[in-house]
Amino acid sequence: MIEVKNLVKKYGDHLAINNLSFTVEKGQILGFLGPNGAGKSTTMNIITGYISATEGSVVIDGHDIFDEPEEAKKRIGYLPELPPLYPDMTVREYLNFVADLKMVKRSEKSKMIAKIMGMAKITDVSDRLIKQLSKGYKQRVGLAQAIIGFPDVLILDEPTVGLDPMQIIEIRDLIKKLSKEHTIILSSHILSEVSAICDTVMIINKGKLIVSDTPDNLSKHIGGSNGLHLQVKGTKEKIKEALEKITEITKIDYESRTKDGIIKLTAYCKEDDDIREAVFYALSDARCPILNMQSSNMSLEDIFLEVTQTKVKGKQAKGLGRRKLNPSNTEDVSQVSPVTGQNQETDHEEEN
Ligand SMILES: Nc1ncnc2c1ncn2[C@@H]1O[C@H](COP(=O)(O)OP(=O)(O)OP(=O)(O)O)[C@@H](O)[C@H]1O
Repeated sequence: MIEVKNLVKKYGDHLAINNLSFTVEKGQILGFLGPNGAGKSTTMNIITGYISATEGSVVIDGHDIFDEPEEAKKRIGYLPELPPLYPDMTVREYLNFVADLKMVKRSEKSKMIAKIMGMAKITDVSDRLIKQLSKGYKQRVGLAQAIIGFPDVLILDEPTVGLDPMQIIEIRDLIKKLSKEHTIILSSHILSEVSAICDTVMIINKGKLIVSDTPDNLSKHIGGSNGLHLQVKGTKEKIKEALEKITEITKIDYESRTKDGIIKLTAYCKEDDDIREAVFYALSDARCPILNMQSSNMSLEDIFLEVTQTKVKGKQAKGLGRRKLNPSNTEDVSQVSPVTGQNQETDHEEEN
C-alpha cells in the first residue's frame, strides 16, 4: 500500500508538486497521467526515495520513505524513465548484479532470475550484452530489474515507451499479471493504455491533482450528462412524440435523416440515469425500430483535454474527486473541488 500525503516539491522557486495526496491499495494499478512537466516523474522519484520532498510524507507498507528509507525501499521496484542499465554487462550478469544489490538470498537468486527473465520474455537474450539489445528489449530488461526481489510495490515510469505494438501488448499483459501480487503506479502519456490496464486514473497538471477515478467513471461522469446515439426508422414527429414521454431525457439533438427514412439523433439524460430500456420500449410502442443504439460517454482523450485545459472551470461533473483513492484524507479532500479535484483557491492562478 502506498500513502502519499500533502507532497510538495520545489525546485528553487518553481513549485513542481503542489500538495499532492493519494493512496493506492494493494493489488491496485494507478495510472498517472499528465502533460509534459506535470510532475509525474518528480512524484515517482520522491515515492522511490530517489529525490527528497520539500514537504509531505510517503509511506510504503507502513514505512516512511524519509524516516525508514531502507525498509521502504526494500518494498519498491522502480523502472525509471531511463532504465539504469549497464551496457557492457550481459542481461544475466546485470540481473545478478541487481539481485545482489537487493540482497536476494544466494539460494533463491538463479531461480528468481530465470523466472523473471521468463516473465519479461528476455530468456533468449540472457547472454547478450545489453548494449547490443534493441530499445524494446532494453525496456524489458529495465522492467525485469524492477521485479527482482518481487517487491510489494512497483513504480513504472512510462513502461511501454519505445516498444512496438506487439511488445506493448506483452508488457501490458505482464503488468496486469503483476498487479495480482503487487501494488503498481505507472505513468503514461498513452491514454488508451491507462484506461486498458489501470484501476484508477489520476490526472495531474502543474503538480496538482486534477481528478482521480476509475476510467469508466471518468468517462461517465465528467461530461455531466450521458448521450445515447440512436438510428431510428420513422418520422421525426413520431420519434419525438415517443421520446417526449421519457421524463429522464433532458435534450434531444436530431442530427440527420437519410433517404430511406432513418433518423440519427442523440438523446441526453443526467449522468446517473440510464434511459436505454425506456427508449427501447417507447420507440417499439411507436413502431419506430431502433437500428443502432450506442452510449456516447467521453473518451479518456476528451477528459484529459477537458481537465488539463481551462474549459474545466465551472463544469458540473459530479461524483469525481479523490475520495476513491484517498478515502481517509478528508481534510485534504475538503480543499479540493468535488467536481474535478482541483484546488479551488489556486485554480485561477494556474490557468493560462
Ligand atoms: N531537477 C530539476 N530542476 C529544476 N526543475 C525541474 C527538475 N526536474 C523537473 N523539474 C521541473 O519540474 C516540473 C515537473 O517535471 P517532471 O519531470 O516531474 O514532469 P513529468 O510530468 O514527468 O513530465 P514528462 O512527461 O515530460 O516527463 C517541470 O516543470 C520540470 O521542468
